[in-house]
Amino acid sequence: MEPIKIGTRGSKLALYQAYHVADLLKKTGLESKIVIIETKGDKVLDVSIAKIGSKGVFTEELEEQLADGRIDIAVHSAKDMQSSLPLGFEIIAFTEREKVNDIILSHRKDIDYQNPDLPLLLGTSSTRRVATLKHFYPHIKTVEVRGNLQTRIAKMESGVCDALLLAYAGAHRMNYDEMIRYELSLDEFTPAVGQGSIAIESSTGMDPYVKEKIVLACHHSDTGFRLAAERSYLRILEGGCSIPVYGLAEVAGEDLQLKGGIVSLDGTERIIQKVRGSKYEAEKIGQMLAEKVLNAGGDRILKEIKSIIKN
Ligand SMILES: NCc1[nH]cc(CCC(=O)O)c1CC(=O)O
Repeated sequence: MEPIKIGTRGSKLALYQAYHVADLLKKTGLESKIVIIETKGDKVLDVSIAKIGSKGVFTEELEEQLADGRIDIAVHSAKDMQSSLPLGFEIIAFTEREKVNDIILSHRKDIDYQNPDLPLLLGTSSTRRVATLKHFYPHIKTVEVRGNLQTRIAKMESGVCDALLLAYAGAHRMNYDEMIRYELSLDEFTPAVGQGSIAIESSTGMDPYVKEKIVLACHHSDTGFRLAAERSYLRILEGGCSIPVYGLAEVAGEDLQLKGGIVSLDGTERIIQKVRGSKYEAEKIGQMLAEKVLNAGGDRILKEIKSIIKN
């Protein structure tokens, strides 16, 4: 068999993830080769993702190369994947999920985000994180800090902000554990759908023999059920990364619990609901959660956000 061509973005985090997949393949005796591809999300650094239009900014160019066979699989942070893929593509595997929490990371040791008397300027580029901060910690100010993790840390150290609000997974993979000051609660900072897992995408026309080998080497079953539930929820809420939607599924044995919601951009209204069921009905649980969230006022919040984003 030819080496499997793994397409990835060129950021350090993306490369780490691609090499992780290469390692998983190697463990089952599969050779691979890494192909770096630049995406719109990498090129346009001065505009927020919300403004570029979140649809596929990190995935489009990889899909072009999947389609014409220059790569066999594309490796992405699961969080960056659209909830519905364009026709002709599918996610064939999710790697075992990392800790899902958001964190506060800083070069400084005197950060105390819970004390309203201490001013704090947090760098982030996520509408979910900004709105959640406004809801629970209205004393905290935020500034938009974009770019890859290394760039963001450099900006922080040069004084753009006091600390960064990030995903644990990225900071950990990049070896910044020493700068992690807080691991945030999953009830307050309920993560983005897919946070902490790596998705492997292929063309639907991929050789089924090769596909099965890749799935066996890389797919983590319970992560798959969790992500299926979360992504089914997101599909109905039409999240993208410009809408502050969140969802987190946990699996225990055959049971799956999915909690999730939506928060208004100004943080005044925040909805969180839960649904439980069998992990074998993950998709249905996602749909049930969406219905609950929309009925609990999510519908109105979503409409408001969409009208603001359009303007
Ligand atoms: N939004 C960008 C992005 N996409 C994936 C990760 C981190 C890795 C992960 O969550 O799997 C990050 C950085 C962050 O949110 O701090």
